[in-house]
Amino acid sequence: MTGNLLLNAENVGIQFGGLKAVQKVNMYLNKGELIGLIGPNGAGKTTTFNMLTGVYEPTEGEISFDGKKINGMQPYQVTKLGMSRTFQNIRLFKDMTVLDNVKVANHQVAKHSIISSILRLPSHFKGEAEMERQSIEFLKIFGLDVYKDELAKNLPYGMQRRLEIARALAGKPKLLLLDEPAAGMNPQETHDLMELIAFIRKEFDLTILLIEHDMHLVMGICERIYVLDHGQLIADGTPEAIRNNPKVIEAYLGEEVSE
Ligand SMILES: Nc1ncnc2c1ncn2[C@@H]1O[C@H](COP(=O)(O)OP(=O)(O)OP(=O)(O)O)[C@@H](O)[C@H]1O
Repeated sequence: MTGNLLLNAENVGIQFGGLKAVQKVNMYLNKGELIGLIGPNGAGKTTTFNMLTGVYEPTEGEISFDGKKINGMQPYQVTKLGMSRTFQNIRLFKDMTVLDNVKVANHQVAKHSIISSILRLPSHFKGEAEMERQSIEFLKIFGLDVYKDELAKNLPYGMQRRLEIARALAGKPKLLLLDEPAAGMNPQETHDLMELIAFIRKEFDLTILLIEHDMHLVMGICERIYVLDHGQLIADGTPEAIRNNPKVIEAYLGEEVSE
């Protein structure tokens, strides 16, 4: 680990009543890395995301992000520090247009002041126009500009997933957490998504942590992979090392890890 460290989780865990959902997780992300988090159903992957993003406060361990301890912070505070996420179950503003979904996120980082907006000063209109321009640029990257005036709920499923990522990115995060971005996508959509994730990582100088069941996607784009099973990390390493790790093969018995 170097001065490049962006996220560090030390011995992190959480207990719900008698259930230790996650225990003693040690995980780090260096700036610019694209890292996978995998594991069988119920292994604790989303719970780990929830702890990293402030949805749950860990009952043990410490998490630091960009040099600051973030345990106990609220999700909006963690977002403000530069962490953004998508959800396993798509959470868009379904009755808003595609463009407005992205503009809302862009507003959170808007430069023009509230005063200028209330008073409708020229800087407000300039700011709004700039925001619209930037939002359309985002939509273009995701191939969503053609849908900009559609209501989010009317988009095809794969496009809704893309919009969720676009919206998360519009907040200009340093770290993007993607919870099963390829869930429900067909192989072609998954392939396109894989290329898109690799592209946005480079284009926006992002660090990405990705939960995914699609092994082809995880093994294809991640530099390192963490494996959770029954709430504990059982392995971490390169895709090659993970693919050949006996503990991982056993945890996934009957499932495909070799792609
Ligand atoms: N709020 C909660 N209260 C009680 N138990 C919880 C809570 N959240 C998660 N759990 C439990 O923690 C464990 C891990 O769940 P989690 O959703 O993190 O798994 P996962 O690896 O993301 O699974 P999947 O791949 O199916 O999404 C499960 O046993 C789950 O029931």
